[in-house]
Amino acid sequence: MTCPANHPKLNPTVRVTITGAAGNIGYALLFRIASGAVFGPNTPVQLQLLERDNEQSKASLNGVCMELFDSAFPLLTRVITTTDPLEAFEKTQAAFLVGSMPRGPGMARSDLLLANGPIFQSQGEALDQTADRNVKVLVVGNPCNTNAYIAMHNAPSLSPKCFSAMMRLDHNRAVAQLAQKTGKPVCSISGLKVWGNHSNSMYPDISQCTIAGVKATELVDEAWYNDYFLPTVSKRGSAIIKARGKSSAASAASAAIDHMRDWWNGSNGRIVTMAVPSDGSYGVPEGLVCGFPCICTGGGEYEIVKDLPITASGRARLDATIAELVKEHDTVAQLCE
Ligand SMILES: NC(=O)C1=CN([C@@H]2O[C@H](COP(=O)(O)OP(=O)(O)OC[C@H]3O[C@@H](n4cnc5c(N)ncnc54)[C@H](O)[C@@H]3O)[C@@H](O)[C@H]2O)C=CC1
Ligand SMILES: O=C([O-])CC(=O)C(=O)O
Repeated sequence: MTCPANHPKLNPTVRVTITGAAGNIGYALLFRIASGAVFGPNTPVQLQLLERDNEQSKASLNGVCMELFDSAFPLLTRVITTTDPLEAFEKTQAAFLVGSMPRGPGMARSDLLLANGPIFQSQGEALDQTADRNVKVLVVGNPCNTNAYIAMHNAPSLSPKCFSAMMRLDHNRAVAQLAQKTGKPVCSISGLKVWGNHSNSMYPDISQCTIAGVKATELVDEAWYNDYFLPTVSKRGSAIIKARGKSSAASAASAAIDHMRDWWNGSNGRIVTMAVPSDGSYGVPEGLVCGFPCICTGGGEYEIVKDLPITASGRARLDATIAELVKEHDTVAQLCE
């Protein structure tokens, strides 16, 4: 392996913030970022890790840092640990906002708003003050669409396009179900997207999806789509909590890697699902942080794919998930002033 320090074509170091770095998702995320999985094999990274200001969180983060050190990652130039959001977001170019409370059995993600909303208010303010002006913010902490909306509203000096929420896990879950059902490889599936909220109301849409060049709707029947695929994908988070006793972590970290990697580097013309502030497309109220089909065009840019046909049943599902998002966003109005 070439040592990056001697690599003639090394890119500038990227500053990356991870909040909740000592948590379950953090533990699965840090090592992959440090290994080059997001920014590539020629890009060194500086990790800026935020945790809560209590002895247990600080001790746990210290242990994680010992392991990062022991991994001797060639691309890892520096690790900063802090309990101060202003320091964690200092000149950050890519921020993974994970740190927040996860739900337990029987809870909806929106039940977390009271506990988690204020975190994203203060972190939005801190991003506004110290982050790089082109920072890419990925909100993972639930309910992620509305938390991203809160952070965005508390960072008025940053473009709304700096903010996104994670629906790539829903996208990946949908792809995996289709691959298993049809016996085709994951990489043969394209054109899938998940509209709306990262909640049970999400709308995983296969109407323009192809599998090895064949329309997905010709390979799976409507009953399977309605009775198995939709509930399985939309309730997968709860199924994992039931099975593991805690929420998904490795698959969530993997989806966060996919989301940020594509946003940073481009998605090679492929449609990917990102929850981003609406520009009014598809009748989604402007500013609502909603899952859309996006193409990442490289250089940290993305576009919402426009003018795709939506079936009548799809429109009803989209309207329902939009209505839920409007309601959630309305409940946090006081955190967005
Ligand atoms: N969008 C998505 O697809 C998914 C979202 N999630 C969400 O991600 C979040 C994190 O999940 P886990 O890592 O499993 O939880 P966890 O409880 O294992 O870890 C959370 C970490 O965040 C820290 N933390 C809490 N408040 C903080 C603050 N204000 N500043 C900095 N750090 C703080 C905690 O000390 C803890 O170390 C949850 O809200 C969960 O629901 C989880 C899976 C998928
Ligand atoms: O379900 C949860 O609470 C965690 C999550 O967002 C997911 O796994 O999709």
